Amino acid sequence: MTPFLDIRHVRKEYGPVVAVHDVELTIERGEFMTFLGPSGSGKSTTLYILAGFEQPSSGDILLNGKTILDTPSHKRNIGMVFQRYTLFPHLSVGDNIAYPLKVRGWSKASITERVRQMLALVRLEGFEDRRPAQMSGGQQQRVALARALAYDPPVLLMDEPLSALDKKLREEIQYEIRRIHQETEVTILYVTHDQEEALRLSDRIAVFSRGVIDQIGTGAELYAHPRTRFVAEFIGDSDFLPCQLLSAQNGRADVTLPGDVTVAGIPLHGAAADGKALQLMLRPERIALSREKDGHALAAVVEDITFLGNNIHVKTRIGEEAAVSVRLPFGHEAVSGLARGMPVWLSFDPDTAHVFTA
Ligand SMILES: Nc1ncnc2c1ncn2[C@@H]1O[C@H](COP(=O)(O)OP(=O)(O)OP(=O)(O)O)[C@@H](O)[C@H]1O
Repeated sequence: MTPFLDIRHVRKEYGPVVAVHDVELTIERGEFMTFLGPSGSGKSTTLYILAGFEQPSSGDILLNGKTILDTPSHKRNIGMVFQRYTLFPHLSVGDNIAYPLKVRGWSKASITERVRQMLALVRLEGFEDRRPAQMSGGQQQRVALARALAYDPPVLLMDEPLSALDKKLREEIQYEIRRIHQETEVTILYVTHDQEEALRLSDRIAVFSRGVIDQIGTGAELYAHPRTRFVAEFIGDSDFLPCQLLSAQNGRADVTLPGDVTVAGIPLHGAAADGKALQLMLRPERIALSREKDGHALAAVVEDITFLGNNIHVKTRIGEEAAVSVRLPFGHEAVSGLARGMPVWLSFDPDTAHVFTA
């Protein structure tokens, strides 16, 4: 079947700078896809190429099987919402939303009806005559969203639309965006560097690193099965411990950890040679902490204990260099009486850990 949106080997160079190396991705109709990655990883450039603000140096983009690269930006019928409020300051909210409809030659009556529908969609009924300057940042972004969706574009691009808002407002609007996505079934491509935002909003996430996509998957897939150390660090919390490979088979590794503890059958990523130094990744919420000595567990020393509301964060040290954090639910029995400097034993299910080549 022809994919809805097909980004094929897109590359973008600015003179000697390669902003996007090779981005390859298909998106289904109605999907919420997020580009997640650090600053400079090529997310915005990829989005601008989709929008038609930039031409790729090579590669193609197909919508319903047809290239869009020879269609100018304003004819691509792609909605856009950006970081800074891009409303027309001299127009009322109603006229801002009406603008793309006027450009498309809609009748006055259908524009009036559509503006009413869009204000209801973003829950801003009654704001029609306000100027953007008379509204909060969050309200302005909702107007921008209403304007972008007014002519019912099949695709909506959003580039860090909430980054100028404070945390509470951001979360409120994330919830609104999710609801609007479900109600309109528009296909959304969303750029952010905030993993929590990506996890909250997306059907799938494409993790960008240095101009390529490292991995694409649902938030749960990326968390449980990161294929690279970069993805493991970017989604969820993680700590890394040096380890030595004993043997590897069927994508699993048997390793020796500090204190000569051996653990068998940990998912292995990348090619590894026996005896080579590797990194073991552990998630703080997947580690068991015990005060009783256990020969199969890692010996650690408590460095710090932090109360974080519904859970407790125990920072421990294994040997000289490695710090491993453990997150325990509030009231967990292992925490009572725990203090800095105490010896503890850490253990984990091999399925929840990962071994990466250095
Ligand atoms: N017009 C340009 N000329 C030269 N280099 C550019 C241009 N636009 C982007 N770049 C470079 O391309 C790389 C990717 O930039 P891009 O804006 O796509 O990254 P990003 O992941 O969206 O980051 P951010 O979250 O900071 O916007 C960066 O190194 C950037 O400096």
